[in-house]
Amino acid sequence: MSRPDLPDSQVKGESEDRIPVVDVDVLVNGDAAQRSEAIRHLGRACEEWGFFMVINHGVPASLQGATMDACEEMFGLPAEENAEYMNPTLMAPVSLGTSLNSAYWRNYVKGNVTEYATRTRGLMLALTAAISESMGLDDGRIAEALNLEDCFQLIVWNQYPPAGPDVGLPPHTDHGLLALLFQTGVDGLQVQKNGRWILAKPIPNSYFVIAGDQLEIVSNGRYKAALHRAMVHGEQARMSSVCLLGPCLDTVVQPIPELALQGVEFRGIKYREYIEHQRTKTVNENAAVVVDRARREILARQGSPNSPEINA
Ligand SMILES: O=C(O)CCC(=O)C(=O)O
Ligand SMILES: [Fe+2]
Repeated sequence: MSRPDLPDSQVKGESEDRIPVVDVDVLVNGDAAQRSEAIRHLGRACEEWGFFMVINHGVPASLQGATMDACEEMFGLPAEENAEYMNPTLMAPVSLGTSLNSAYWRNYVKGNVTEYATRTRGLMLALTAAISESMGLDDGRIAEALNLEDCFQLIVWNQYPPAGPDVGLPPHTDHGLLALLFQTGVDGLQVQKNGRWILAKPIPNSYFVIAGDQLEIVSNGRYKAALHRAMVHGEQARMSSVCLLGPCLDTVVQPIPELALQGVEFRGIKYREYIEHQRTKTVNENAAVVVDRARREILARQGSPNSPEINA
């Protein structure tokens, strides 16, 4: 993992480019006029950023806190206990990876995590319905196209130790449809907009929502996956929790025909193959380029895997 190469002067604060905020309560419970305004706002956020915050999202703070505590506890386990979970396989139900300091961990906190997974999944499905509407489709159209009644969910906790020279996560897009990101006190997430890195500062009780590659494919490129990275400079450790939603691994993801009347931008690809391809690409300081190229290659079905590395 390498420190990304852009100088800090190119990192802008939110005051210069304000990250959109979407009120989920209005999206779900608002009257017709409120909803249609909120859906338009959501559509713009997806089109211009692929990244936004949600408030009034309905996931209880206590549940979030409990999962973060459990995660911190896991990172603090003695090495010999941690060793049991060391496993770079993405699909292992519980695994701890050191290369990106990320953990995929369920059993140890099963009660909390099960409930947390259910609540966050519900939130992402509600957002998916609203995103569908924002493209002029029926609210169930994306879910139908991706068979989301059975879906794939991944919960990742990242811990970044206090500032070493190489702490962070290189630029990447997430492979799923949507991801929710929640962080503890320390900032560090940056999102790229119009070629510039914007520091993502959360407002209280919000989640960041990150559009992933499958949303880009299914929307035929209308909504772009957000390029993001994490950079940690301070004295304090940073933790983030990422809940990612995708279709079942054997689902073939392709543009929704109604969105591709002017031409299809992407070929259909099994989600599992997409993940495998992304995971076999080297992640380094040029990861943005590598991942972007990987996406193009795979969509043209020309890619060939090279050196193995885990991606988020
Ligand atoms: O820690 C962060 O803020 C970024 C994490 C992330 O992008 C990921 O796990 O995919
Ligand atoms: Fe990510």
